[in-house]
Amino acid sequence: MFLQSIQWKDITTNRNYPFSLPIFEDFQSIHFLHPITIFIGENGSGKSTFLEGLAAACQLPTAGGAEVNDDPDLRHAKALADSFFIKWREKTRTGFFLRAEDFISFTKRVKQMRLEAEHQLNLIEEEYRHKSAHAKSLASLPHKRTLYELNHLYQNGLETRSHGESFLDFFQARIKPNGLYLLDEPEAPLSPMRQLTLISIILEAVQSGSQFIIVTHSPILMGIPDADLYTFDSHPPAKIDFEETEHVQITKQFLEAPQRFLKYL
Ligand SMILES: Nc1ncnc2c1ncn2[C@@H]1O[C@H](COP(=O)(O)OP(=O)(O)OP(=O)(O)O)[C@@H](O)[C@H]1O
Repeated sequence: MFLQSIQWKDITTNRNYPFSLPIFEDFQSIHFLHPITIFIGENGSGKSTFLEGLAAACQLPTAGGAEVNDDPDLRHAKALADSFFIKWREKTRTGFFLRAEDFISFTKRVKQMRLEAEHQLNLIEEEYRHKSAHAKSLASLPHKRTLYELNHLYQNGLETRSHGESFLDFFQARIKPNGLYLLDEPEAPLSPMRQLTLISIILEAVQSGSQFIIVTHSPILMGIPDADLYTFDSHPPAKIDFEETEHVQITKQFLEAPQRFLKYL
């Protein structure tokens, strides 16, 4: 485990977003006691904003490799990070911060890298037709290496798989031992069965020393054994038991008798 706690420094008089969110009214601290912490709550309660601030405070890269602090869309995260005091058990920059939209741009980037490397190899084939094999091999090397690395990490290419399949491939390839992972709604493209697969990837990584902070609406992910759940419907966010969450209660009641609910919609 890496993160020990996050504390509020109360250094700003700014009352605009993100400081205007009700979760920050009396926020003091969150202590991370288990390797998996899960943030839940109603839409708009501030989970993503909080996670983005935490990613910026931890100086984690996004899944695509860019720095959270360099992303103009995440300027509010930087402001929030300045109000967070992070206490580390052991500092790390292994890991990443992942939002669903980052993943889509990431797969596009991987596809572009592959196409670009193939294009360059074709050009070299033409250009070096009358030159020595050694010169051609030297010119080809960086592009062949790019293709090798992409194939090694993602086999046939994330772009040739379905959204959910490529998302799981990505986790399998990129979640490493001893990393810190901040995941925002990773369930989005995954079927219930694939969410269980994601849980097994997460648990395996935890066994190897990794830590996860996850924002989710999925009752399946909320049920990860020994995870600490915090609800952002309380101000400040407070611990909640799995069985007490609205997500679990509503899902359970709905599945028991869908007609009863639909009558009132
Ligand atoms: N850049 C922004 N500027 C101003 N307000 C914002 C900005 N981003 C989000 N908000 C507002 O802050 C509130 C919290 O948004 P946030 O995305 O953190 O909620 P959330 O709990 O993650 O929601 P969801 O479960 O729907 O993803 C929302 O009311 C949203 O409209």
